[in-house]
Amino acid sequence: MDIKELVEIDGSYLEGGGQALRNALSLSSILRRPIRVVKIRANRPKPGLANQHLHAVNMLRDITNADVIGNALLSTELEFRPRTIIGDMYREDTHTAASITLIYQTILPVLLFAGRPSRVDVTGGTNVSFAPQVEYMLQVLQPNLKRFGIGFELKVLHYGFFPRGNGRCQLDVEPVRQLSAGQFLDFGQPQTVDGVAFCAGRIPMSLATDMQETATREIHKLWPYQDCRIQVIKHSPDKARDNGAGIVMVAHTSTGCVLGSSALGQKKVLADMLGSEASSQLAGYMSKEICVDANLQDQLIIFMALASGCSRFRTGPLTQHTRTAIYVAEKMTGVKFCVDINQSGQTVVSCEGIGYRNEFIQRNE
Ligand SMILES: Nc1ncnc2c1ncn2[C@@H]1O[C@H](COP(=O)(O)OP(=O)(O)OP(=O)(O)O)[C@@H](O)[C@H]1O
Repeated sequence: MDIKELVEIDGSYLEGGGQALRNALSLSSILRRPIRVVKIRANRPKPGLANQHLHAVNMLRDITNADVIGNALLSTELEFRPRTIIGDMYREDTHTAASITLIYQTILPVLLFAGRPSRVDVTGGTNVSFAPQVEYMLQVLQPNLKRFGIGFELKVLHYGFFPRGNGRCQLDVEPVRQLSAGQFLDFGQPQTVDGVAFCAGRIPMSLATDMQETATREIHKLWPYQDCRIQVIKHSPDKARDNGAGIVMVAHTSTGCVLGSSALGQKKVLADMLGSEASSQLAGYMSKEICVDANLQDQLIIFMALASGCSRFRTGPLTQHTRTAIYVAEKMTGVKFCVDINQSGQTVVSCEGIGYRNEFIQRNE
């Protein structure tokens, strides 16, 4: 594969959302391969770059000293030619409720391959729809990425919700020499369920309590002796200015699997519906004994493609997001993903990664 050749990514393929763009940008930056992404977010009601994507593009432009064409709101085509990776302190204010965790999803893989540690401070939304809630990133993504040898610290300085945003987080990234292959095959036995049911602003504490009680009751219906400790939190005004509510649940197993589920408060949606939505997702994962939840699937693909050795995970049905992430990873790196579905409906995804080495760390030695 000619590493300097421009790769064209079709943003309308499969999921047709921001996932293809984010993964293409991250891999382009890491491998220093120029890309052109066309038909960006073609399957979304408002196609093209939204705020979240534009901020991620511009942050990566600065991190990689890239030449960029098409970095404007609603742009449906983008050309990105990165030059390097600069580990440093970065600060971005989206002035909206753009998902902070999705901006991190684009930037974290890149800064792992910088020559020194970085801090990325972003203002936007911490708990918004169609994106990982910040608690999911902390309690589910972080422990799972440890299996690839990835270390990051995430601090929530302020929580922020749709429509105003005003959330603020700090991500500290430690570079790696090379990623290890991650194994997520052995479910073991369910051990504990924990998590958080929160509310903020004018939303009463009783809503968080109701979410927690419903979620706990439903887990206990299926596993009466299951240790289930969901914290109920009302964020203080110095931690969250606006109204917001949600629940994130996390299951831990005896073999170290960490699976998450969540629901976000919305107008006219009752607390027990939110508690029930999160607990039924989690109960589904636990009863099928899978190791990777439906949302984590697509978030692991990029690391599997870059790691040294064969990574494998056991999950439920593959999501369109995951298929999209596989399409991008295969096109950008040349790896091949294998997808096997067994009789009980579990899917095993495996991939021999390219064993990408951090050239900045090797060079400094
Ligand atoms: N509840 C959730 N918990 C954890 N991760 C989530 C959750 N909902 C979505 N995600 C993750 O967020 C990402 C969303 O990708 P998607 O392509 O849909 O985003 P987007 O393009 O930025 O938004 P849009 O849907 O507006 O195009 C995926 O990685 C998905 O797994």
